[in-house]
Amino acid sequence: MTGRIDILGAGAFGTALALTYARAGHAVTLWARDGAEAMEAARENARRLPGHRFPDSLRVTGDLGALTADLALLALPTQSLGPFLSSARLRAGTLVSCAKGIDRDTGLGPTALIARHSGATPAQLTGPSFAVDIAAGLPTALTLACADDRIGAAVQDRLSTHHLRLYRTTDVIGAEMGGALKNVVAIAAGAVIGAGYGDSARAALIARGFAEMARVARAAGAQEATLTGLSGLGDLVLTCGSEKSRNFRFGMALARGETLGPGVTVEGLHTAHEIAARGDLDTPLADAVAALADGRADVATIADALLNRPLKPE
Ligand SMILES: NC(=O)C1=CN([C@@H]2O[C@H](COP(=O)(O)OP(=O)(O)OC[C@H]3O[C@@H](n4cnc5c(N)ncnc54)[C@H](OP(=O)(O)O)[C@@H]3O)[C@@H](O)[C@H]2O)C=CC1
Ligand SMILES: O=C(CO)COP(=O)(O)O
Repeated sequence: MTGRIDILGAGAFGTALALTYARAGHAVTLWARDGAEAMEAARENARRLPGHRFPDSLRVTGDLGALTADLALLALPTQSLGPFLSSARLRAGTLVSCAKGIDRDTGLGPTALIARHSGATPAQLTGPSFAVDIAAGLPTALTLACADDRIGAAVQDRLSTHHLRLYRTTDVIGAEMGGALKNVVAIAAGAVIGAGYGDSARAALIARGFAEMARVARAAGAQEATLTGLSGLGDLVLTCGSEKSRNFRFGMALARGETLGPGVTVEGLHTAHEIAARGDLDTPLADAVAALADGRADVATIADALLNRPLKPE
C-alpha cells in the first residue's frame, strides 16, 4: 500500500529512507532545517548523501507546516530530538524515530521523548543499515518496534519494501537500547583497530561488549530475543566491522590522536557518557570510551587496565 510519508531530518539516513519510499511509490516529503530549496533545485542531497537523484515523488521542504501525512519518520540525532519535538508541534498520528541513542538531558530513549512531547503513537525503526547501502537499494532488514502491536503491524506493512524488510516487536526498550549501546562498542572496536591491536582483540571486544550491552539493556527492561536480534547483535556486528560506520571511525581516530571533521554525527559518544555517568552497573567499555574521548586516558592505559582486571567466569 502506498501513501504519504513525511520524513524529518535530511541527513544521510533521512535522505536514504526518503529515496527508498519515493522509489517504492509513496509520496514523500522530506523536511530539512537548512538548504531545502537548494536540494529541491538540485534534486540531490549533495552534502549528506551525494550521488542519488531524487525521484519525482520526493519533495523537500523547510516548512514544517507542509507536513500533513499521518505517518512521519524522525531522522534527527538523539540529542536534538527533545528540543525539536517540544517546539515543532507535529500533527502525524504515528511518529517513528530512527535515532540510535539516549537523551543526555533526561536519560530517555527516543520513543519516550516522543511520548513526552507529542500526542502521537511512538515507534522505533532500528537495526543494521548504512544509509549508503539503503540508498543503493541493497537488501536490508530492520526492526520496527511499537508497544501497540496493531499499529506496529500497520507501520511494518507500510514501511517494508522489496529491498527493505521489516521485522516487528513490541519490545521498544530492547530495540532502542540495542541501537544506542552498539554505538559505544563500535567506538571501542574502532579504537582497538586504530591502536593496531588486531582482529582477534576486536572479536573479544565485540563479545564482551555484547555482554555489557545485555547487562545494561536487561536492567532497563529489554527482552533477550530483541538483544540477539537485528537491533542488537545484528547492528553490533555491522557497526564494529566496517569503516562505513562513523562511530567506528571515531574510535579509530581517537586511538590515533586524530579527529573526524566537524558536523559528523557520533551517537555513541553521548551514550557512553550517559551510561558511564549512571555508574550503577559494571560497564567497563562505556567507562573506557568516555575516558578516552575526554582525554582522561590513552588507549594503551585503558587496554592495560582492562587486561589486568581480576579473572572471572565468562
Ligand atoms: N547514517 C546511517 O547510516 C544511519 C543513521 N541512523 C541514525 O539516524 C540518526 C540521524 O543520523 P544521520 O542522518 O546519519 O545523521 P547526519 O549527520 O547525516 O544528519 C543529521 C541531520 O539532522 C539534522 N539536525 C541536527 N540537529 C538538528 C536540529 N536540532 N533540528 C533539526 N535538524 C537537525 C541535520 O541538519 P543539518 O544538515 O542542517 O546539520 C542533518 O540533516 C542518528 O541517530 C543515527 O544513529 C540510523 C541508521 C543508519
Ligand atoms: O547505525 C548505523 C548502522 O546501522 C550507522 O552507524 P554510524 O552512526 O556509526 O555511522
